[in-house]
Amino acid sequence: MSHAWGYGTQDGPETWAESFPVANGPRQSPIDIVPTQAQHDPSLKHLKLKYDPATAKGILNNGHSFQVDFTDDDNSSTLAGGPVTGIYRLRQFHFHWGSSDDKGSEHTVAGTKFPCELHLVHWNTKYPNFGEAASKPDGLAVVGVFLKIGSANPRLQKVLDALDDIRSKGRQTTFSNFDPKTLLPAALDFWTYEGSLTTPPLLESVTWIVLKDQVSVSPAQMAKFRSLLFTSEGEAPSCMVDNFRPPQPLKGRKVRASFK
Ligand SMILES: OSc1ccc(O)cc1O
Ligand SMILES: [Zn+2]
Repeated sequence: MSHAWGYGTQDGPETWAESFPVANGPRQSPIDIVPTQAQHDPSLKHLKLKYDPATAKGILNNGHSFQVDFTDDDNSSTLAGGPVTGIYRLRQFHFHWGSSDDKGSEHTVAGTKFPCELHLVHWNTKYPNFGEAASKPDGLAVVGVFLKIGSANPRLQKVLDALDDIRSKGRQTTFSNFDPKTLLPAALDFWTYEGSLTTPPLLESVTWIVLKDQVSVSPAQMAKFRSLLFTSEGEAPSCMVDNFRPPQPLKGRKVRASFK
């Protein structure tokens, strides 16, 4: 049975509950993060990220975003510490962005939207693989990074230069020798809460780790994101923009801060 979903008026976030009833569940993402309501938790450990550039494998337009995939058959690229117990392996990273600079992020901060948000997806190695982990309440850990308009970010350029080869849905190409740590801000202060995938199947298996500090992206670089298509070759082209889910109800969840 096809569960075709997207970000348009006929198949967008307001329709997802029809095929994915968990869309109305108790721990959905994203959320609006209200810093004054987040509690500093001194027991939170520092985030430990170890990424081997050699694990970068390919870059794919999946029709909803683009993702850079990593080989995850050993512990070469991992996340540990922070709010999680154990070791989580890097699987992929992807982005969400807007049609204009006033929107695009999924998480918001006291109502503020950013033009783009990066998600680095990791799975808990207590489970045998990503698919198994994605169905468990402690299965995934996703690091979220906000991008704000400013000077051109040279660290983004290798990723953006690859987009010319994956303009349409289903296009993929090799993408090697890349360290995603170069996409992160210097400080790894974070907010954390228990949530979900922000795309169908919206599984409630994500420990979210949203960094407080942003990284820059220029207007010209944002235009590169917006040059992608939701559609396959041969279909009427539809620009890949506004591929973000809006904030969801907190439903009593606490957001913790790693910083004062
Ligand atoms: O957007 S959050 C997210 C997290 C994990 C994943 O496999 C897919 C996702 O879209
Ligand atoms: Zn995402």
